[in-house]
Amino acid sequence: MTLVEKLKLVRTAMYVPAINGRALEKARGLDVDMLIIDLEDSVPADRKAEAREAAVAEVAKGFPGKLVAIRLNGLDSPEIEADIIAVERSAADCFVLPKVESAADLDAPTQRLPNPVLAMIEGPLGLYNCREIAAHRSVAGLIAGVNDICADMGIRPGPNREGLELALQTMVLAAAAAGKPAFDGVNNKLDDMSGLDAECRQGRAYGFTGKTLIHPNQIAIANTAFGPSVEEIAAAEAIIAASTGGAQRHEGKMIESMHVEQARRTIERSRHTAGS
Ligand SMILES: CC(C)(COP(=O)(O)OP(=O)(O)OC[C@H]1O[C@@H](n2cnc3c(N)ncnc32)[C@H](O)[C@@H]1OP(=O)(O)O)[C@@H](O)C(=O)NCCC(=O)NCCSC(=O)C[C@H](O)C(=O)O
Ligand SMILES: [Mg+2]
Repeated sequence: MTLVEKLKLVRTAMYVPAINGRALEKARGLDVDMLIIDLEDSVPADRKAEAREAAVAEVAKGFPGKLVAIRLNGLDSPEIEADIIAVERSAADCFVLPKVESAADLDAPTQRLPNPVLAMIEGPLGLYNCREIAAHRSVAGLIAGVNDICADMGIRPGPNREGLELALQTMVLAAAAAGKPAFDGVNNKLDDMSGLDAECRQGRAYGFTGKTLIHPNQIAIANTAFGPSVEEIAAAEAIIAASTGGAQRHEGKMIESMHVEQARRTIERSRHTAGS
């Protein structure tokens, strides 16, 4: 299975600050599909060197059954050169690059990284250019950086993320056009579980393939929202069993070949745990 195929099966990708050894250890036992060990926003400026060393060492120890990524600092930050040198031989499955604004930004750093990248779209230029960013040969998928988008563009999203729809859907469209996964942004409200559930379901309905998270309490809700439900699996199995090839009536609805293909993808998603 290619990395892009594996990433398409990832329901949940949780950030863990590289300097939080206790959280990294805890993360090994959590039912999350992917970890993103963070060197950027969660790490204060005076601990960047320590964070780099810890991230590389943790990846070397391994995270069995999970994909693992390291998020580097911004491409225009003073930290990026040291970040790249530190991870050049890292076995991370991929690297997350924040605040990507154009495909050309990616050419030089991706030539030095040992594995593909997930590009974060976090501002207006990235949004305008995200089709080319998603299509870049070293990009395995996109991640929405909703905090930075809101801060950068002055968006004050409503309770259903009104104001962010265009940004979110633009990213999904760009990733889908490139045949790659798109991960929805984080929800900062650590204690609002019903809000998280609604946001996950909205993200999935928009076409995001998975959700980025910041806390273990968010995992179960997001796994459920982004994984096929028992009902969806049963419906998919029924479509596959009923299919005769062309257009036909099935349980009161028309089904054609694309519905059978969609049903097969649902079954595939239900069978796989990413990283295994
Ligand atoms: C947000 C937090 C700072 C909250 O911390 P805290 O209140 O201390 O957490 P708890 O006491 O509730 O933690 C309970 C236990 O869970 C473990 N824990 C907490 N968070 C994580 C985690 N992310 N991964 C693994 N384990 C975690 C604690 O260690 C406790 O364990 P134990 O002691 O054994 O009981 C904190 O959750 C946190 O730091 N989260 C990640 C923050 C982060 O990485 N931020 C950067 C990425 S998001 C971003 O940058 C936005 C994006 O760029 C954008 O623009 O939108
Ligand atoms: Mg950000």
